[in-house]
Amino acid sequence: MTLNIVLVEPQIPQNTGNIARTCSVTGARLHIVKPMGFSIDDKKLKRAGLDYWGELDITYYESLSDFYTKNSGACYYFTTKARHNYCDVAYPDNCYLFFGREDAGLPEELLKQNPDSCVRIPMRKNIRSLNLSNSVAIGVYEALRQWDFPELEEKGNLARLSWDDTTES
Ligand SMILES: C[S@@+](CC[C@H](N)C(=O)[O-])C[C@H]1O[C@@H](n2cnc3c(N)ncnc32)[C@H](O)[C@@H]1O
Repeated sequence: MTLNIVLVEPQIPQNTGNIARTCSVTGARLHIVKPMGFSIDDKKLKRAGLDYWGELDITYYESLSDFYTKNSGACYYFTTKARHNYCDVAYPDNCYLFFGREDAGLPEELLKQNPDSCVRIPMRKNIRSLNLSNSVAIGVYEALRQWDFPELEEKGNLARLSWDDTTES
């Protein structure tokens, strides 16, 4: 099973670093649509992603049309302006989860063209939005949960870890 994350014009390097780490940990592919608000060798980007960059399957695109020319598959657009709950979608293999830039979200035109594929993560009323990297983590783990976490640690197999193995950072 393949999961794809598409970041459209990300602006904050720490968010992209966190997302790179989530993709690396889960095996999701990362697609980044330029322009970005930082350079690829930004120290803050690398620091947030720590040493996970080597494990990452990442592709850059010059524009959204460049992305659509090179990829095909079911696309879901994560936005606060959606009717559907992100958990009500049955995510198919090789689908693409799109996320927008931190200040402006996904392009309105894209959302208007794909109203049935727009999904939202529930929030309290009158709150603007979740953080981009948190939204990605929520979306990634919902798709993986539906697929029963393919190629990740098996459920019920966590007991194999001893406390000595579980040092986290
Ligand atoms: C900081 S938010 C952008 C906020 C922007 N003002 C907006 O209203 O779209 C960055 C991205 O995180 C995702 N996001 C944040 N909160 C979300 C929610 N409740 N449901 C779905 N996606 C969300 C979307 O992809 C959004 O484009």
